[in-house]
Amino acid sequence: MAELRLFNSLTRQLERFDPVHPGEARVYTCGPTVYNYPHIGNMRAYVFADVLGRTLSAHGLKLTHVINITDVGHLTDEADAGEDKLEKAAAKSGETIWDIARHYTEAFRDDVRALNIRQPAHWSVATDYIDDMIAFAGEIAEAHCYQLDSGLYFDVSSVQDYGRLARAVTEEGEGRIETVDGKRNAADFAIWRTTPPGETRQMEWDSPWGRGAPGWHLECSVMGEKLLGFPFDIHTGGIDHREIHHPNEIAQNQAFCGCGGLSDAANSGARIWMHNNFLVERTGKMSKSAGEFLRLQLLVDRGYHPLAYRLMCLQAHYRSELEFAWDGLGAALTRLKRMVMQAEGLQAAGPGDADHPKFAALIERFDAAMADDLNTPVALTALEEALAIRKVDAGAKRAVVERMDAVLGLNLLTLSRADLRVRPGNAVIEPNEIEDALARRNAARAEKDFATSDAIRDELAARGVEVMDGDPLGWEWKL
Ligand SMILES: Nc1ncnc2c1ncn2[C@@H]1O[C@H](COP(=O)(O)OP(=O)(O)OP(=O)(O)O)[C@@H](O)[C@H]1O
Ligand SMILES: [Zn+2]
Repeated sequence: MAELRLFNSLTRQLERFDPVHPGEARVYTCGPTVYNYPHIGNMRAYVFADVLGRTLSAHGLKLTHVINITDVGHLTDEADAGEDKLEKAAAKSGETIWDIARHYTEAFRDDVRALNIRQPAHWSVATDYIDDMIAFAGEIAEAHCYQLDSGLYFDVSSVQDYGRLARAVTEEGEGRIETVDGKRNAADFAIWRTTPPGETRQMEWDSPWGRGAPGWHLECSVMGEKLLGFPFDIHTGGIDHREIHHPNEIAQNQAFCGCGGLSDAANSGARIWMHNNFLVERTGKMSKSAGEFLRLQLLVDRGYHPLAYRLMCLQAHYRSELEFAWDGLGAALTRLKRMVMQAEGLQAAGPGDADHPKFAALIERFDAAMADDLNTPVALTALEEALAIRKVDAGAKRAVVERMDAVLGLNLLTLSRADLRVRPGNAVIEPNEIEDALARRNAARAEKDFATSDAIRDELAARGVEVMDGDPLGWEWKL
């Protein structure tokens, strides 16, 4: 298989993937903050991480993937200011933080399943690692931190080259970063936030620096180290994390690893740092608070199968910005239907061998595209061309589609066209009623009773169902 090359945000270059542990790949993905439903932009980050994981598996590597769940410590302002997002949500709703975290973690995992994102080896929940966080902070506190009333702060000037991932000099962040009296450098950040006197938080723990809660950056450093060991292979997140969250993680990792002497990669905790670009709306970055809240469930309610959204993500390279538009999603759904229709005939095919000469060039193109920093748009065209090849052993074709779909994850060999016909939330008719009416209509047509047949069609139309005679995709009806 082609040599796997990935874009490393640390060096801003494509680099050959050389596993730290031969035959293995260890990947950490920053997970969601479970104070609200994820929007589809958030889910783009996990579709990307999933395709990365599937590609590593396809290269024969034993994958250990960790995705965390942030249930404490993520502040409303990325730059170390504001309130804890979960505390705030709890205060607003009157529910406990634990209930909120449970509810939105479930919602996130529903979306993960719907998008055919594989289960990682570990879903690490931040609050399960508090003791480890206190121990990690304890190791680096003396040489790298100082205490203020509001918590234990990390001194970014105590490590070499702070902010190299963001390509930002230490002072550049000023203005975006909370001014706290006594901070030595503008970019210093709290790794432990002590609860102010007179205030109580739902989530707080005793520590050598007072009762309080861990900083968000500390959480990811600790879970990565604990579950994967430093250095591990790849750390992923959305492009926004390249600016503050990941530089701060790297600074802590450097401190923990002892700084100096080690290579840049080993020092950073992970060798390769990868970032997916944003899904944007015409009006700007997608967010949970502004505009229409684009949840995956909203797409489904409007009649789009979740995997059409997955395909929409794959149609763009993960490092390109992707603009969400409903007609673009519609086009992705049509493309998926076409692929599913071509694959339907293969579901019953017997075993075959993907090493068939008719497919060799396409497989090579597919593998080369994926090995070239996960070029899914090109890989998709190879898959479509494979689906379109005619007069070939069905078993071999099935094996080729299976091999490619193991990487892209569109479920082509299990989906049917009927599965893709999602009933919009506002539909006033059940699918079985439609099927009954169509069966009656077919019977009428067989008896050349066109009056009845037309009447049934009109009745269906009145209830919002369009009958699609002679549809090239074999789509008999749509709502
Ligand atoms: N519009 C987007 N497109 C792609 N990835 C995104 C987008 N917004 C956030 N992400 C990524 O989603 C993942 C989960 O983010 P998290 O749950 O912390 O939400 P968030 O960053 O608080 O989102 P928001 O600011 O929209 O509330 C992170 O990797 C983040 O970088
Ligand atoms: Zn993180």
